[in-house]
Amino acid sequence: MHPTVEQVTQRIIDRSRSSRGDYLQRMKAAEEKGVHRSRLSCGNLAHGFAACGQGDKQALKLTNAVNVGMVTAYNDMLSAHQPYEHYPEQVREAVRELGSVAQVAGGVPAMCDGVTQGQPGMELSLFSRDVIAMSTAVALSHNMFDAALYLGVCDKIVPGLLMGALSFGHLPTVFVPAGPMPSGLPNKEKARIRQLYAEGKVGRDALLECESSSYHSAGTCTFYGTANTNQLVVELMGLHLPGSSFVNPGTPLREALTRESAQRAVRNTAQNGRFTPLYEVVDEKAIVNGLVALLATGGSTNHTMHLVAVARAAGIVINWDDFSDLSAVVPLLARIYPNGEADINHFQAAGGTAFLVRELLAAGLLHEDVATIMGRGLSHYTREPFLDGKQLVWREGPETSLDEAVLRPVAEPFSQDGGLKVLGGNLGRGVVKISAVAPEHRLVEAPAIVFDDQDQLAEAFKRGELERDFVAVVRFQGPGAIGMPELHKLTPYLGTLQDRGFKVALVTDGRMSGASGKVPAAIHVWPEASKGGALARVRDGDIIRLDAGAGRLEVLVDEAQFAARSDACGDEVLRHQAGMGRELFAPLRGQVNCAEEGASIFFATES
Ligand SMILES: O=C(O)C(=O)C[C@H](O)[C@H](O)COP(=O)(O)O
Ligand code: SF4
Repeated sequence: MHPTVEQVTQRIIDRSRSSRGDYLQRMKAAEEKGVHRSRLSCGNLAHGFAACGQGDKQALKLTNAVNVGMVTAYNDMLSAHQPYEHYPEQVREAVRELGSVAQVAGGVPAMCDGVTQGQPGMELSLFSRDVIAMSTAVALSHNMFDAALYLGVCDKIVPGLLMGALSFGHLPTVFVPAGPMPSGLPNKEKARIRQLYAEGKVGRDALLECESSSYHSAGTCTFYGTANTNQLVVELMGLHLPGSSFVNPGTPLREALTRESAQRAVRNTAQNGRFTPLYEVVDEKAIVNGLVALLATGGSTNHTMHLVAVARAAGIVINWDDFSDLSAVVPLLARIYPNGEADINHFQAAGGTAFLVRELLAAGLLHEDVATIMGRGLSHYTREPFLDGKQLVWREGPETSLDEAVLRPVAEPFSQDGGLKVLGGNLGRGVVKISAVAPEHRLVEAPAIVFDDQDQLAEAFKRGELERDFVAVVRFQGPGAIGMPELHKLTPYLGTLQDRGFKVALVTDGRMSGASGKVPAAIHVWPEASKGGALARVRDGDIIRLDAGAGRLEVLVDEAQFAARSDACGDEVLRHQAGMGRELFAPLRGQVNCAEEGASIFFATES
């Protein structure tokens, strides 16, 4: 094993010893030697299977039949989740072949960040993750189940499902992907048309034509944003079938993988002699494997919060120093938009997760000795699935990349480090993803222009006031202020200015999308402005220095002068706290912890 990976893993184990011990004690107490539904009364049970067909009802009366609870995030809003509409029927049919039953335990809400990007709904997005975790608990609290299947792909949904699932970590668990849509208009061309629209050089009709040529059918969007990062991270944590994340929906292989996922959940139960509870799969080594997967592929910055929150749900405490230390030794092996021109289908064709796992295992950057849904050993994941006639089989993945413009071996990486930097300095702590930022843009020192709302920046751009070097400080965007929205709508404006030769950067206590890229952005800055963070004391004209390479974020103002300043009042936030349901989330804004602790409502802040 690489010494840094070993050291980071050991310090996480040491840091988590007490909380992990409490979690495991809770999980073992929840384990039932027999089927869980045997603890229910006759009345409970009768309600639980009243709507089942006779065959299923009979099976559920017996104690040897496995009942699989499905938690589904199906809806028609997310192109990535639309394929889940008919998964329950496929799952039920597959488990009946093994004499078992499957029921939809419950549904969870799912927000499409693409639909809400730049809209009021985006201010509910991050909180929807924790709402999904609670909704997962509502579903599984029927306690009719011996195993669980989770149907979710996108941004906050997989982290939320996994956080909820970990409260039921005593259950054998399989996550079921649905796959990416086929490639459409290249993401880089989409971004170019967006910048032309931002400059007023093309109209809405051209923009809509471009967008709908990029997002054109069922399946996950093909950029490497949070959704596809989720898929890759969860697969390398051993919770998907090997090589199943990026198989396109509506294909025979996809359907075969869905059926096998369902049967795998049945086989991994106590009744079938291979009891593999979720709490055994998600341990410190699996979390580190998830971090390495994120870093080796330039994955979404949202995981600097999601993986923290998921780990906490398993009793494991990680922080941004773990990300930073691993990033320093994990090479960047994939260039998928926004980190390159390729999309996720090209990644899959180049060798996909099988090649990535092979390379990272060989370099000692992944823990092999882990539990997975396939049994012990991450080396199960150097294989890729295919159909031999109608038979689903696995074969070793390619030993060399089939497209080195997309996927590289450890010996010749795109970059020696994972491209995620933690920032420190007198403005607070934040993160910056440099894998998508050209080297010449990784150090920006320029006067601040301060915005208390992202629309103010867009309006200033349209008035022609931003044609210069500057650092946009967009503050009062934090989780406690307005729910920490993604500010991805600013990308075309800032990208246009960068292309015009200006040195621009963004500093915010908000987020960016995993699909954001080329503009240097110091994000997730905490303490947030609305909680006394230094961003509240920055003024127009202050010189800000963002040095991504050195991991520094500073305002170059005399320390005593800066400390003597009063905080900006941030009244703008008031109009973001009601309307479109935002008034319902006031308790969550009041309870949420800081970005480095996962921006979650569940875990008491330690900062
Ligand atoms: O990856 C993430 O974290 C995202 O939130 C991606 C969002 O779905 C984008 O908003 C969709 O990309 P655009 O079409 O460029 O807006
Ligand atoms: S990847 Fe993002 S934009 Fe695409 S369906 Fe999922 S949430 Fe929506």
